[in-house]
Amino acid sequence: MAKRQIPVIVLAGFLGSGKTTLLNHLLSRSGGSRIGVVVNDFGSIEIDAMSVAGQVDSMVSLGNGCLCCAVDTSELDGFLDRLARPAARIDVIVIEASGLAEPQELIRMILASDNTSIVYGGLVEVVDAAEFAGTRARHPEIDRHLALADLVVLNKADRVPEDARRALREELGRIGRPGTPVVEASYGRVDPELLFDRKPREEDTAAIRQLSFEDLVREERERADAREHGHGADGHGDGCTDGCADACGHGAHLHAAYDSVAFTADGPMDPRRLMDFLDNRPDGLYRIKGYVRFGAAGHRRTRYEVHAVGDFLRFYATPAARGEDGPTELVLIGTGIDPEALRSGLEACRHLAEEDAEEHTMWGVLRYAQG
Ligand SMILES: Nc1nc2c(ncn2[C@@H]2O[C@H](COP(=O)(O)OP(=O)(O)OP(=O)(O)O)[C@@H](O)[C@H]2O)c(=O)[nH]1
Repeated sequence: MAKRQIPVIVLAGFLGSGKTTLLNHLLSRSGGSRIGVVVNDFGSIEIDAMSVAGQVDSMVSLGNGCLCCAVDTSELDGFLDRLARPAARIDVIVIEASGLAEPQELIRMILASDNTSIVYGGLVEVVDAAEFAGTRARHPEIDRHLALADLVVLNKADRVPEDARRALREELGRIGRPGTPVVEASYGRVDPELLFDRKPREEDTAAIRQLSFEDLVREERERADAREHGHGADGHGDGCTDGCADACGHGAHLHAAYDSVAFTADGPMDPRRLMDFLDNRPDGLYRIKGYVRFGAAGHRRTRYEVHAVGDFLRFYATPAARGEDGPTELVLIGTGIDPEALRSGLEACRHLAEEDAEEHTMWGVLRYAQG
């Protein structure tokens, strides 16, 4: 009997679109299936890994930097080998890409793996219904990602009225390959069956298969020809292939223009000063995620998970474990940002031991709190 291969699904989507939320939904609705998870955070503090941990028994985390740029794929191979070993009894592996990853590179890595226990199981692209128009205007390359998707999840449906959602669905249908399903979801609540039973379509695998040696030779020859005929300094013009984006310095990868800033504070933060910081965040600072402790009376035993995506800001209160006095850990991701200014701005928001912080200082935070 042929050995059953474990599908490896790539879960991608722009910063803050709802990948971790969807993954957590899948994990809580997996029934009898065991899901192995690989999380790839862009920032050096692994916020996504923390949000997923506890829900899953087989998770590995590849922090700090986009997996799609890994020159050495042995780390991913090693993780896939670990998750695919029979003793782990994993039925499906989900790789949550960073919000700035190039999915085609990840897919290529999976297809290139010589582990015969796994098989590429498709690309799920999560789209933030409320932010899509702005994101696409800034990053037209998103179309390229959507064109590779096997399933598009139009997430945050709750934030957009029905007629606008219909228009978005039609637009996504035009961008994607004909026949690619577009499903609406709120908080990533999709039917897990949509993902687990999906088999890769033969033609997709062919379209994005690993570059063969012949392909590389042909590309090199085309590049040399272009150079000879003067099509741009490096011969790529605008048609730079994805795989060579970094090598040729074009910076075509989505994350080329993005910086991430990590901030950690042992003590609590001052709610008013932090709200002032958040209310005045610079335009390019698109994404903030992490955990905050506040020094205000009545709130010291609560840990707040914070998310900013574009203009959206939300705090989620989670009671801290008994005796736990966890740190504040934030990752800020943006384009054209000044990391030092952001770091010192956050430093200035620390709650000082000698300060009195009455409960009402939390009101600004509570306006954005849920749960
Ligand atoms: N209103 C609303 N908020 C959502 C929905 N899905 C996710 N969110 C919120 O959006 C924020 C970002 O969600 P995440 O799941 O962390 O997004 P992500 O794509 O993993 O983020 P990155 O890893 O930074 O790219 C969180 O505050 C979520 O609670 C949704 O359907 N509706």
